[in-house]
Amino acid sequence: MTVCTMNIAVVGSGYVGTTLAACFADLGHEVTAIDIDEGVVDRLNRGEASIHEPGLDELIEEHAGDRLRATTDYDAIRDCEVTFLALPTPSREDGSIDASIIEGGARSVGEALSGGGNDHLVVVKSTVIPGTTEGTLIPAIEAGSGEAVGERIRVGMNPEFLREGSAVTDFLEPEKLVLGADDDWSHDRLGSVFEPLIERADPAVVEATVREAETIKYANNAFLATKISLINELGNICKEFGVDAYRIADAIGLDDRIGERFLRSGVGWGGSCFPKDVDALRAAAREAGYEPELLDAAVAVNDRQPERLLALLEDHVDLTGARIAVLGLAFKPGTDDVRNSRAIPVIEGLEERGATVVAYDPVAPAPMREHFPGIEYAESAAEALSGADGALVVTDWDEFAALDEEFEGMASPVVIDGRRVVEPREGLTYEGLTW
Ligand SMILES: NC(=O)C1=CN([C@@H]2O[C@H](COP(=O)(O)OP(=O)(O)OC[C@H]3O[C@@H](n4cnc5c(N)ncnc54)[C@H](O)[C@@H]3O)[C@@H](O)[C@H]2O)C=CC1
Ligand SMILES: O=C(O)[C@H]1O[C@H](OP(=O)(O)OP(=O)(O)OC[C@H]2O[C@@H](n3ccc(=O)[nH]c3=O)[C@H](O)[C@@H]2O)[C@H](O)[C@@H](O)[C@@H]1O
Repeated sequence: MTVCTMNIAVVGSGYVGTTLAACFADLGHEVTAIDIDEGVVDRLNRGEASIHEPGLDELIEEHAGDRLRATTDYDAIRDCEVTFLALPTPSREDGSIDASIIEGGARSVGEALSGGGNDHLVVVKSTVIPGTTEGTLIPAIEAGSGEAVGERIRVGMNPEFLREGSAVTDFLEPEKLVLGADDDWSHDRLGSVFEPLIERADPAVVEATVREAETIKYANNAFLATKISLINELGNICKEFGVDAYRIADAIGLDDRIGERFLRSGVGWGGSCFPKDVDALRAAAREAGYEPELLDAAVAVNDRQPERLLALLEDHVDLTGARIAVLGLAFKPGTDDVRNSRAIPVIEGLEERGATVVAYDPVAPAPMREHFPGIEYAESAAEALSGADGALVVTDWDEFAALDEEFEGMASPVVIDGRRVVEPREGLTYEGLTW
C-alpha cells in the first residue's frame, strides 16, 4: 500500500520537536524544523541533536540534509501542508501555564501563512490548558495571517505522550494517538500525517475534539503522577510496618484494574512535565471554581519524599561537615534533563544541613552545574563514593546496580536508596526509602 508523504514543519526543536521532526522524516515525510536558537538549528543541519535521547542521533544523522532540514526562518512554513507547534508552555509562579511563547509562535506561523496560498493545518503539539487553542492560539494565528481560521488555515490538537529517555521508541511505537480537531477535513489531514505510523505500529486512534484532546493530555499526566504519589504514600506506610513496598506493588500490580506499571515507589516524580502539568491543572481547576484536593495531596506527598530520604540518612550519619555522594542528577535515567529533578531538593537539603556534596551522573552534570555551581562533580560513581560518609541514590541509572567494590572506598559505607537500584550487600549499611 502506498503511504502518502507530506511536507511538515515542526516549530520548536526541544525534546518533543526534535523527536517529532526526526521520526516524521524516518516515516518518509519531508520535514522542516524551525527553532529560534541558531545553535540548535546548526547542530540539526550538521546531523546532531541538541538533546540526549537514545536513538535520536542516529535518526538525525540519517535524515539531516535530506528529508530533515532546520532553519530559524518561519517563512519555510509556506511550502508545508502541516505545521506542528512544539513550543514550551512553562509554569508561572502560581502554577498556571504561561502560554506567551506558544502564542508568539502561533502568531509567527500566521504571519508566514499570510497573503494566501495552499490549505494548511496548524497542529498544537504542546501541552495546553483546555480552551487555550480556541481562546489564545487561534486568535494569534488570525492576528498574524490576517484571515479567519476555519477556511484555508485550520487548527488541530495532537497531544504527545512520549517519555524522556525513551522518546524515539515511545513516538514510533505509541499505544495510542489522539487526533483532536473540530472538523472532518482537519481530522483527515491529521490522520494522513500519522498514516505511516498507524500502518507501522497499529496504535489505538482516538478521534477527539480539540478541547477533549487538550484535556486528555492533562488527565493522562495527572493520573500517572497521582498513581506514583499513591504508591509512594503506601510505600511510606509499608516502611513503617517493616514491609517491602516493592513486594506489595508486585502483588497489587497483578490486578489488571491497577496495572503493574508506574508502581515504583521512591524519591518521587520530577521532570519538565508532571510537576508543571499537575500544577497547571490544579490552577485551572481552581480558577474554574473546583478545589482539586486529591491533586493537591499528590503534590504534597511528592514534595515530602526528598525530606524523608534525608531523614533516613540522618539516622545513620551526622550531616554537619559530612561528605555525601549524590548518585544521579537527571530526573530519570536515559536523559540529561534535570528540570524539577528530585536531586535538586536533595542537594539543597544536604547543603542546609552543612554537608559537602559530591555529585555524579553519567550524562547530566553539565545542566546541574547551572543550579549548583559550587558543589563537587565526580567523573564516576567510584570517584563520588571515594571518601564519602554516606551516599544517596536519586536516579535509577542501570550502572548504579552494578556498583560493588566501589563502596569499599567510602569513609563510612552508608547507602540510602531512593530508587531501589543498589543491591544490598555485606559490609554496607543499606536502607531503602520504602522497603
Ligand atoms: N519533554 C517531554 O517529554 C514532553 C513535553 N511535552 C510538551 O511539549 C511542549 C514542548 O516541550 P519540550 O520539547 O520539552 O520543550 P523544550 O524546552 O525542550 O524545547 C523547546 C524548544 O523551542 C524553542 N523555541 C522557544 N521559543 C521559540 C519560538 N518562538 N520559535 C521557535 N522556537 C522556539 C527553544 O529554543 C527550544 O529548542 C511543552 O508544552 C511540553 O509540556 C509533551 C510531552 C512530552
Ligand atoms: O508530558 C510529558 O512530558 C510526559 O511526562 C511523562 O514522561 P517523563 O516525565 O518523560 O518520564 P516518566 O517516565 O513518566 O517519569 C516521570 C517521573 O516519575 C518518576 N517515576 C516514574 C515511574 C514510577 O513508577 N515511579 C517514579 O517515581 C520518574 O523517576 C520521573 O522522575 C509521561 O510518562 C509521558 O507520557 C508524558 O508525555
